[in-house]
Amino acid sequence: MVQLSICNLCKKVVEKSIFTRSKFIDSLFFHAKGGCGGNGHPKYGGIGGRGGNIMCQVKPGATLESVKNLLKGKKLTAASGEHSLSHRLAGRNGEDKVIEVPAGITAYSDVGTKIGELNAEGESLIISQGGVGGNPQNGWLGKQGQHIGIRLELKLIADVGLVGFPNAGKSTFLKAISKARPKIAGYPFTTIKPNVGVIKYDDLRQISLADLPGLIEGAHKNLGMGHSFLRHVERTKLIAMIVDVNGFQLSNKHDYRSCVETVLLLNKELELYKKSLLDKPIILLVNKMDKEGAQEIYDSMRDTLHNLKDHLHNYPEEFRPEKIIKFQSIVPISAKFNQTDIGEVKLKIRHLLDILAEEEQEVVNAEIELVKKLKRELTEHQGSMTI
Ligand SMILES: Nc1nc2c(ncn2[C@@H]2O[C@H](COP(=O)(O)OP(=O)(O)OP(=O)(O)O)[C@@H](O)[C@H]2O)c(=O)[nH]1
Repeated sequence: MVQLSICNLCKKVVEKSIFTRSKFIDSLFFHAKGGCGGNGHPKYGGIGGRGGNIMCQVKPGATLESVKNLLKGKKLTAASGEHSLSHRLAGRNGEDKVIEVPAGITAYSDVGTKIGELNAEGESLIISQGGVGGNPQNGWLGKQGQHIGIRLELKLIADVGLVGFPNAGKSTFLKAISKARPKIAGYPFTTIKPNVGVIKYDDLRQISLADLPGLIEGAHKNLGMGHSFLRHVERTKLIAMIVDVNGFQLSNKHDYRSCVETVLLLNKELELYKKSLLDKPIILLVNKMDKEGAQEIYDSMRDTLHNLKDHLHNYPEEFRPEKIIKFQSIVPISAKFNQTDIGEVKLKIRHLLDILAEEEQEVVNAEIELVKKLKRELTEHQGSMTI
């Protein structure tokens, strides 16, 4: 009996460690050193070759795990430039070192300066410059390459970001609306890495949706996994917030939060992470509507959810965000049992993203018109100056 319970305990520990150990990496730090420039040849005026640069380039299928495996904790150094030689006065440039990365990477220096972003296939970015070759300006001595600490941060690029407290039904919803097959279980934190699913439409349009896990009340104080996954919301066009109609309780040690309180707390966590996230269109999915009494609960809070601002005074200070979300749409759903609900959300998401695309196009058109107008005015102005 005792042996059995010890076995069970061991199993639980093993299960827990498997479950907490995630291979998914969304940030990576390493040292990079551009190649040294080759020396020049003062006697014949020969110029040394430039040292190789270290670059990142977007490659489909690349991950930060593959970059980590490539580096093996070592400093990355690019090749030196060739010295100028009497039989080859222009020294050859050192070969660039290219690291293949996934789309959605932002590179920062060790002092936190942003070096650049890589968002689409084929884009590349120099993260560490090779040194210039020896020439008359530097006394013919090749310069050292740039030695720099680099932090790569991955922000998933998905159209829709799904946020909610644990157990709200994010994975179930993702599975129902897309072909993604995330882990689903009746306990919090089933999802320990962002899962991305693709919603397919009859006209072949595809919309990607990322399940962003690990958000809990107090994440801004670094509770749970803190805000580590919220950075992925930054690049989504639309946020889908999902809550359990019956509210949320992380464990017996934590306070129970009603559905409206959960919404306010999620609002607050998003705000505390980055206020500008709340400028994005947000839809609210009230899940588990199949449960007994769910409709009554929903009816009793419907007005509050639609007008959160007007009802804020009914809630204690700690629940009140400064900037309150005005949802684009509020949809009661049963992610697990009602495919009709899912169909409705699918159409809503499409509709909202189409409106956004149209608005973006209008802005682009307005910018093009403005540039044309300025060019016209400039030509007219230059014309009047010559007369
Ligand atoms: N009755 C009912 N149960 C649901 C519904 N959606 C999800 N569940 C259940 O709620 C539990 C949690 O669902 P998940 O989809 O794993 O929740 P999650 O938000 O992804 O959880 P984390 O991974 O912890 O973030 C599971 O037992 C699901 O079967 C629903 O619409 N109705």
